[in-house]
Amino acid sequence: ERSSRSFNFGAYHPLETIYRWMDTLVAQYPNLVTKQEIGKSYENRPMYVLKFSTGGNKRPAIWIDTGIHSREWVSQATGVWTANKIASDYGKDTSLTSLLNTMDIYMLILANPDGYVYTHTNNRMWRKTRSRISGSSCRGVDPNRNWDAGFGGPGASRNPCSDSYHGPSAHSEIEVKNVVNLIKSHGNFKSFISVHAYSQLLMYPYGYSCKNVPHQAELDSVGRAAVQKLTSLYGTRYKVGSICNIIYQASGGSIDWSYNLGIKYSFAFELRDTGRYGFVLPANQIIPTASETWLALKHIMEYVRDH
Ligand SMILES: O=C(CO)C[C@@H](Cc1ccccc1)C(=O)O
Ligand SMILES: [Zn+2]
Repeated sequence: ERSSRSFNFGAYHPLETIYRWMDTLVAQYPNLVTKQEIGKSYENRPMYVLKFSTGGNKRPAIWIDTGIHSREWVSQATGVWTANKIASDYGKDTSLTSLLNTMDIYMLILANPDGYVYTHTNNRMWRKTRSRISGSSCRGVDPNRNWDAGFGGPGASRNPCSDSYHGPSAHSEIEVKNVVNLIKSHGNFKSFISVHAYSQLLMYPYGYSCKNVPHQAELDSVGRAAVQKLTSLYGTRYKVGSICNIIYQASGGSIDWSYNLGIKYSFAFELRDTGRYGFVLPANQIIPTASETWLALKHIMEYVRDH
């Protein structure tokens, strides 16, 4: 079968192609990568998590999701590149190898599969899930306003037609519920990283309030050091801060929920660019974006490993 060596990481791919590629990655690295279905989406598509593990049982783990907002295509593409990087660098990169000898990494590359398909077939700018909402002709809930963290507060809309509609209740979206269930049943996640695009930001909680989290100083210094590594590759400039302070108040966000659950090292990335192309980033920027982001991701994971 086509190995991941011939896969074009510098292109945007439809859902079926990414899912097929996942199977080739598992086949190529059977002692490191497994694919787990954590549940179905609203339109009954499987949601697959790639687990990177060298053994043990419920080792301390790191969570990375990409594509929760379907139109942010460089996020899913970065997820694909990063999954391949982790698998191919294990045993070669001493720091990553030591990390994977003691911790597990879980990656959900298509966190919003229905929305992703919809951006390919109907509306490139679709952001939300594709759930039907009783009493409205509008579709979809913002999956990054649906988490049980300041749910329904300022920084989310109660209008089903809004792109930041929080949904009828916290965790109403099956795509969110599936992740909540996995994280809670596992119980040993040390880091929760959600990848968005665009604006070139590395953010930590809270979004639902502009008050500092207890670990604000530590998260800020880890974030700044991570961004320094990112910038060292191509000079790409990022800002660091809490969601509320650096962009806007946003309630019901995933990393606010993970932080309040006790997962201290909760971060959200906003990848390239700063608005020239926005959500429609040219494919020739996928590999440079993923490569620089990897340096920041690796820094965060090494810090988590050592603390
Ligand atoms: O999608 C965005 C564009 O990527 C910005 C993100 C900012 C954000 C990220 C994490 C948690 C809360 C908000 C959003 O509004 O949900
Ligand atoms: Zn987003």
